[in-house]
Parts: sequence; structure tokens; C-alpha cells
Amino acid sequence: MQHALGLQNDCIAALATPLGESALAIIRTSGAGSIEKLAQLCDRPEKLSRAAGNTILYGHIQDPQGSIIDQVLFSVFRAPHSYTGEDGVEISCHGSIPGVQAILELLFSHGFRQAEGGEFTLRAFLNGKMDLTRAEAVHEIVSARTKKAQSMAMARLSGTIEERINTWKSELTGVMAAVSVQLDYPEDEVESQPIPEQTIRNLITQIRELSSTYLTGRLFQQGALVALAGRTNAGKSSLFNAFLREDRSIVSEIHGTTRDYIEAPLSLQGIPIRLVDTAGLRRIDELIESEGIRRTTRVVESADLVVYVVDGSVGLEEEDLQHIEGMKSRGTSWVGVWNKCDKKDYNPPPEEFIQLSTQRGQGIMELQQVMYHRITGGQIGSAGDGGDAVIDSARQHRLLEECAEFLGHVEQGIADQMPLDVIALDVQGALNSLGEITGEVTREDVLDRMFSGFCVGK
Ligand SMILES: Nc1nc2c(c(=O)[nH]1)N(C=O)[C@@H](CNc1ccc(C(=O)N[C@@H](CCC(=O)O)C(=O)O)cc1)CN2
Ligand SMILES: Nc1nc2c(ncn2[C@@H]2O[C@H](COP(=O)(O)OP(=O)(O)OP(=O)(O)O)[C@@H](O)[C@H]2O)c(=O)[nH]1
Ligand SMILES: [Mg+2]
Repeated sequence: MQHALGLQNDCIAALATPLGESALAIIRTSGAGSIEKLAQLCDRPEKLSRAAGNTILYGHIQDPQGSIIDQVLFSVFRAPHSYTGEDGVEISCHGSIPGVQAILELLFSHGFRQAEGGEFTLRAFLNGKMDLTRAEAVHEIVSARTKKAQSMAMARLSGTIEERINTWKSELTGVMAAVSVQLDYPEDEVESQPIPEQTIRNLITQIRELSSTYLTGRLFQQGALVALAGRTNAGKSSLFNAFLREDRSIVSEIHGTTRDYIEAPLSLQGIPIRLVDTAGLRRIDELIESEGIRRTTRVVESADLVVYVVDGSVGLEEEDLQHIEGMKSRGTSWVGVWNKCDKKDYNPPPEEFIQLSTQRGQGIMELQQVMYHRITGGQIGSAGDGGDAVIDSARQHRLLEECAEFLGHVEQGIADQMPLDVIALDVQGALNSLGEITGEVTREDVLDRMFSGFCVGK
């Protein structure tokens, strides 16, 4: 993607909703002159070009020859009161694929350029409508897969991260000012003040704390892969269906019913899970089933958590022990399930195994608790619930770590009674890291990389 930052004044347009048959579609435009340009393509040009900002107009889109393309609503925005901070019009048209394409073609042949991915939000940032943490949050909201991930990202869009960074920035600016005064008027001219060590220490703690929420944020945003594994007939597919509360996977008493793995999305207390039902593990010469087992092995090895299911009425066999040993030696996180505990002939479970009956729906809640605990490493209690800021950006994480490192040097420098000008450099370094997080100091290539991950129209 090329975001030539010098070319920011042209008019851009993009479909902001998915291209498909739908009740409505929204085409977004932005840029100086966009209202006038669009007025030329509307059956009531005067009305549109004179419309006040934040108003909605009814009308038709037509080509310059006067043939009508669609009946629409125009939402008019006037700079600086818009998402991008520029003039712009949103067209609410019918959600018809050829209709939308005809409107876009008309716009592109009359002074509008196809917007790049994230270009509306990039403009909002460049025009001072939002800082980089909010811009990243816009993308995080759109890609959230659970309600919890969405609400965490929404908190960031409301500015929870930006506010904290700004507080730290102003504290550090205070420290920097104190240091500068002593540098400019050394020794006897001004009364020398010690650098507030406690302030630095508190800052390090708070910054490290926010930085450490990255694991949580990433987990809730990116989710985890959970594989159900075990020997044939253990009840993996039954458990899969119980989790999803629907008959997704075929269940039968025949060994080797599931031939290939199947996957379905699931929310585990807000963590987006890709749940995979796999082919039962057994030694076999049959071509298709052994291919299924090879695939199962691949999925199990890449899973963040393996739920290993055993038929409690059969018990652990040599093969189970081998698979469990394999997981342990690979360091795979796993949880054992002792299924069919409703059966009369079922054996008591070994330690570490959770008793369950998919048929009666018993033990599934407990299993979910254990799964949540394993996936989060037991570190996340009710993260994000108390409105605490949680980050989900590798960029923000790296810069927070960098900032804490600079402040660590400051702390060490004070302890070692280093010269003030050396300490000042580290304070400045910390300030720069914070400034990069919100985008006060940012290079063009960083912006390009960041916004290129956004969808077109965002
Ligand atoms: N139709 C539509 N729906 C949308 C958006 C959009 O751009 N268009 N959004 C896009 O992401 C989100 C809403 N975000 C928006 C943020 C700011 C402004 C805006 O016009 N701000 C002006 C005026 C604010 C005011 O009146 O108080 C401003 O900031 O000056 C609009 C939408 C979600 N829904
Ligand atoms: N009594 C009892 N039977 C169960 C339970 N769970 C599963 N079964 C039965 O066990 C048999 C095998 O279940 P599946 O879910 O197909 O087993 P699987 O592990 O997917 O088997 P493969 O796909 O062959 O690897 C079926 O007849 C199920 O009805 C349970 O909790 N109690
Ligand atoms: Mg199965």
C-alpha cells in the first residue's frame, strides 16, 4: 500500500460494507471538494452542495447523461466535523452488487480515487481526530470475535490507553523540566532538587503493568486452538457437539467414525476458541483413516490446548499412555477427560482426569473452567471486566517495554550518581517511546505498516 502522505487532499471513496446482497450498503467518501463532486452526480445538485453538515438528504445517483442508477440517502459531513475531519458524503444505497459497483465506477470516473485499506482512519489520525491507540482500536473492534474482545477494544477507542499514556507523559515532562533547569543553571545558581526517584519507580511499575496485559489482550483478540483428541469411540465428537450445543459431528458406536478433523468457533468466557474434533487415534493400515490420523496428529501438535478424551468404561490403554507421554514431552498443554461416567461398568478416574458424561451433560461446566484456567495460564482472573485497560497491539507492547527500559536506566543512573546530562537522555528516550505510542512522533513507514492491515473503507 502507498500512503503518499503528501497526497492527502484528494477525494477518496470506498464501500464500507461487505459486497453482497443486503438490505443496504454504505459507500464512504472523504476529501476537500467531495461534496461538490458528488453533487454533480446527484439529481438535486444544488441541494446537496448547499447542505449543512450532519444532515441527511434523499435523492438519486445518476450519471452525467441523466440516467438514474439508484435511489439513495446522502449523509453530509463538513470539515472538521466528520470521522476523517474532512468534508465527506456517505451514500446509503441498496445492497445490490451491480448497483454498488455501478456507483463506485461512477465515482472513480468522476474525481474520486479508490481508498487504500485504513485510509479513512489514517486521515482521521493525520487530521488530529484520534491518536494512534484509538486508530488501532478501530481495527481491533472490527476484527473482534467475541463480545468481550469487542468491549475491550471499545474501551481503547474511548481513550483508556491514550489517557494513561498522556498522564505518564506529563509526569515525565515534569521530571525532564526539573532536570533541564539543573542542567541549564548548574550548582549554586538554583537550589538543586533531587530527581523524584519515587515518581520514576511508580512509572516503571504502572508501565510494566499495562505492558503485561498484552498477553490477555492478544488471547481475547486472537483466540486459541483447542483440539479434542483420544482413541476411537472415546466420545470426542459427542463432547464437540455438547460444547456447540448442536449436532455438528457424526456420533456412532463404530470405531473410526470421524475420518477428518472438523472445526467450529466457540466462545470460552470471551476467549474466541477454534474447537477441533479429530479422528480417533488407533493403529490402522486403512489408507483414508491413516491419512485422517496423520492430520489429527498435525492439529494436535499445533493446538494451544488438547482435551484428551478417554472412555471411562474402557480405561487407559497402552496407546493412551503413549499419547499422553508424547504431549508431556512436547510441552503441550492438555487436560484429561474421563468420559461415559454414567455407565455402570465405568472405572474410577486416575488423578488429573475430569469425570464427565456427554450423554447426561455432566462435568462440562467444570471442564470449561479447567480449560479457561489452562489457556490463560491461571493469570487472568476477570481481566477487562473492571474496565481496566488491556492492550492488544504488538507495537504498543514493544514501545511500553522500551519505555520501561529507559526508565530502568534512569533509576540506575540516579543510584549510580551518573551525570545529569546522561540521565536526561534516558528520560528523553522514555518520553519518545510514549510519544510513539500515541503517534506524536511517528515515521511514515510505521503508519503504512499499521494501516495496511485495515480493511478498505475503514
Ligand atoms: N454511517 C456511519 N456509521 C458509523 C461510522 C461512520 O463513519 N459512518 N463510524 C466510523 O467509524 C462509527 C462511528 N464513528 C464516528 C465517529 C465520528 C463521527 C463524526 O462525524 N464526528 C464529528 C462530529 C461529532 C459530533 O457531532 O459530536 C467530529 O468528530 O467532529 C462519525 C462517526 C460507527 N458507525
Ligand atoms: N453412555 C455413554 N455413551 C457415550 C457418552 N459419550 C459418547 N458416548 C457414546 O460413545 C460412542 C462413541 O461416541 P463418539 O462421540 O462418536 O466417539 P469419538 O471419540 O468421536 O469416536 P471416533 O470418531 O470414532 O474417534 C457413541 O455411541 C456415543 O453415543 C457418554 O457420556 N455416555
Ligand atoms: Mg468422532
